[in-house]
Order: sequence, then C-alpha cells, then structure tokens
Amino acid sequence: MSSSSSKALVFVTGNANKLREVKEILSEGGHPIEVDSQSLEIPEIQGTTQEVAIDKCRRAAELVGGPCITEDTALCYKALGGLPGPYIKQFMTELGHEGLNNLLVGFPTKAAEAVCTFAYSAGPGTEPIVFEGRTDGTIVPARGPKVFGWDAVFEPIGTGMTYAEMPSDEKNKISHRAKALAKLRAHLQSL
Ligand SMILES: O=P(O)(O)OP(=O)(O)OP(=O)(O)OC[C@H]1O[C@@H](n2cnc3c(O)ncnc32)[C@H](O)[C@@H]1O
Ligand SMILES: [Mg+2]
Repeated sequence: MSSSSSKALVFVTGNANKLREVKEILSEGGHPIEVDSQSLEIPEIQGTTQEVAIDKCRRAAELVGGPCITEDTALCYKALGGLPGPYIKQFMTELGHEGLNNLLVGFPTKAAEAVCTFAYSAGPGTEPIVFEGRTDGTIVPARGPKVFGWDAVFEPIGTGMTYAEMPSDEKNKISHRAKALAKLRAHLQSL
C-alpha cells in the first residue's frame, strides 16, 4: 500500500485482491493509468448498488482530501430478484461457497450477474460519477483456488471455467471489473 501527498488518483479499498486486479487491468493497453491506494474500510449504506457506491465514494473523498475512486461488487441471483446484490460480502462471510450454492436449492435457474460499480470523485464536495460493468454467469459448486471472494462458484457464460480456474489475464478480459474499468478509463482520459 502507498498513500499520496500529491493529488494522484487514490483507489480506496480494504480488499487486496481487488487492488491487485485493478492495477493489472489499468497497467494494460497503450495508456497505463497509475493509481495510489489507501486501505480504508468505509461504512457502506443499504440501497441499490449505485446508491451504495456513490455514498462510499463521497465518504472516501472526504477522508482522502482529493480525487479518488472506490469500487463495489455485487452478485445478483436471478432467482432471488437480484439478491444478495451489494450485500454479497456478508453472505459470503456467513455462508461460504457451499452456502452460496445452497441458497438456490429448489430454484430452476442458477443464473447470476456479477456487477462492478466504480465511483469517481474529483475531490471532497464533488458528486461522484459511477461506471458499471456486468458479466453474466452461473452459480456452480466451487472449483479452483478459493483465493478471492466467490470466484470459485461463479462460472461466466460460455467459458466452462469458474473465475477461480482462469488465469488472471483471462478473467481480466471478461470480468465485471474490467468492463467497468474500461468506462472509467475512457472518462479519465477525456478529462
Ligand atoms: O473495501 P472494499 O473495496 O469495499 O472491499 P470489500 O471486500 O468490502 O468489497 P465489497 O464491499 O465490494 O464486497 C464485495 C464482496 O465480493 C467479493 N468480491 C469482489 N470482487 C470479486 C471478484 O472479482 N471475484 C470474487 N469475489 C469478489 C469481495 O471479496 C467481497 O466479499
Ligand atoms: Mg466493502
């Protein structure tokens, strides 16, 4: 982790795996974007993914005192009307990989959408802007290393592999996070 005294863009997150993927994705392509990071746990409100993301980014900008980005990941089960959605972290912690499957016992569809919402604030008092990326998949019994969140139980449509079974560069080509970051990158480059 590093922190910044200048006005470099700061990614505020308490999740080391997110930070690693964001750095990997932003370093690719012809125009790498550099971010500093601050490991802060920001309180998260209840609401839609966008409401949660905007509120978190507002709080982060106040703490950082400059431009920052935050990221929220939701896992939305079709059979459950989009839940657990932005509350997936607590579901993951309490139920584990098996529990994330068991939630769907009795439901005909195991379809789920991984949703990544980046929020960017130019600084304290500036309304955050959000950038969203979505990847469709299926909830399956865990396969692959259980290193990052629910990666082992999410199989993106048409890949035959869970996120956890993919080499990181493969995940980064199709992931919810990569799609959201492509939009954020375009915005930052237009400033
Ligand atoms: O500090 P922040 O950035 O909020 O980090 P967090 O870990 O609290 O993250 P979220 O609030 O967005 O909660 C999302 C949950 O989903 C998990 N997660 C996020 N991205 C994921 C990915 O690409 N693959 C698997 N699990 C992921 C993550 O570990 C959390 O349990
Ligand atoms: Mg969080």
